[in-house]
Amino acid sequence: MSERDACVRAPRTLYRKIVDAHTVKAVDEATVLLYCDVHFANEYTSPQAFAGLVERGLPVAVPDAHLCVVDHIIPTKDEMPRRILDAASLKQAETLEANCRRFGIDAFYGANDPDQGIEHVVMAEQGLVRPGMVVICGDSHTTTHGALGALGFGVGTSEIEHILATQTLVYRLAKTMRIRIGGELPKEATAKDLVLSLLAKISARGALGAVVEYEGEAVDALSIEGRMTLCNLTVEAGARGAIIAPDEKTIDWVLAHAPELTGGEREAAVRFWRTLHADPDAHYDRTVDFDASDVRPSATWGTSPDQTIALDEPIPSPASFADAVDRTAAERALAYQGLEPGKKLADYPIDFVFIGSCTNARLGDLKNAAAVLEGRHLAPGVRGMVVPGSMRVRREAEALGLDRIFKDAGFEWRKSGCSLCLAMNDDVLGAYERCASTTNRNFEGRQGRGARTHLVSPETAAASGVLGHLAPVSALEGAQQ
Ligand SMILES: CC(C)[C@H](C(=O)O)[C@@H](O)C(=O)O
Ligand code: SF4
Repeated sequence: MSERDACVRAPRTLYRKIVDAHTVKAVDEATVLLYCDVHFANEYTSPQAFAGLVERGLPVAVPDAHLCVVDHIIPTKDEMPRRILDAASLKQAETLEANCRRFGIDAFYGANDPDQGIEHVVMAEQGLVRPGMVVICGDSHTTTHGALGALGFGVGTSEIEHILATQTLVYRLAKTMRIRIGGELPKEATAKDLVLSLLAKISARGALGAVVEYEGEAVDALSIEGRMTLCNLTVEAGARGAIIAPDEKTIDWVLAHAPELTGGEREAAVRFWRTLHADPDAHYDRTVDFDASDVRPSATWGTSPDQTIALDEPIPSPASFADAVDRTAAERALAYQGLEPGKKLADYPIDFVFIGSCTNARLGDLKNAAAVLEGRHLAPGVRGMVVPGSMRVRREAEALGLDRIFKDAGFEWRKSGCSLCLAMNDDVLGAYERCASTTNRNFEGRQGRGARTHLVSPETAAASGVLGHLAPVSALEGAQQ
């Protein structure tokens, strides 16, 4: 058997199959020239890449393979038309639009486009992400698209330039990691609780440099939106990708979002998608087993997404961390967050509830939060904001009357964008303000200088808003309204 045959027959991970199918040319043992099916860009990380093309006098190789959307800096105020008042932000939005025009990219969604939204939400809802694809964006949360069986990952500006010019990327192969999530997620726990608990177990470096393949009955049981939450947050463990092999749920979801796929093309696509799984004996550099049946409603206490506890646990003491680096990080995080070890997170009043971001602002997330809030109101002194993941999500939510529920509960109902997920627009929290947030990063200053973020599920965010402190939905039972 030739070396090549041996190679072809060796069992492969799903990651490797996707990479092999997109390899234009091997550069060396660990590097390939990778074909990228779709690339999408935001106003924040793309300008220099386009400027590079201008400087070299190069065109965009495949203009139809790109989608550009203004999301990071866009104001979310519920007004028509939406105006970007900040001069620097306006320039970023205008530059993206001008670049699209100049390079023949038709798919541009600006401030008042009905299809505007957070890039990751927009890409998936338009049916542009399909199983087995390589999906690229200058944004770390591109791992989200692994939920649809695609290899998605974030790249830097010079790589964006390379993709624009050639539709390929010089790609260093990642390590492989399998995370098997067995058991059944308890009814009161969500995909967000699952991934936060997983991060607590494996740490913010737990998947460093690896593409994670998720499998197991608890993953199978998740909705597609839940899988997106899982893959979205996997990057917070340092992963270079997170893939879930497509099943019938995935196929149904993709087909429902890609009505233009019909006839023979549709049949061939589905046939191909069904082949997308790892071979039984595929080798992974690392395998981790995690039991979903232990997961409880959780929240982060610190300033890294892995600094998570279940809401019924006490805030940990730095001394409880064996590792010196973890200990120091815990001390600093507790000081920043204004928390005392041994107390409960529920002992601290919250000031704000943010329901939004590419982690948890899809229709299902908004439905789940609204179900908790129906007939209830934010506690006195607590402010809240709902920023749908896209304008399409916003319209769908309105058609279901969710906007009414949120407004009746005292929330502001906003237009879509990244908003308080990273506070690059005018949605910013003040110092020491404590926020229950459905986002994915709780770094110091992420929601405003000195602001304190607790990452939670949409359900917990809603319940916490009603009670005025971090609490699971179960705490609402019997609580005074
Ligand atoms: C602005 C962008 C580079 C960044 C990312 O890559 O993720 C942002 O979206 C974030 O969530 O921090
Ligand atoms: S919503 Fe947050 S995490 Fe997602 S792309 Fe925007 S800033 Fe990044």
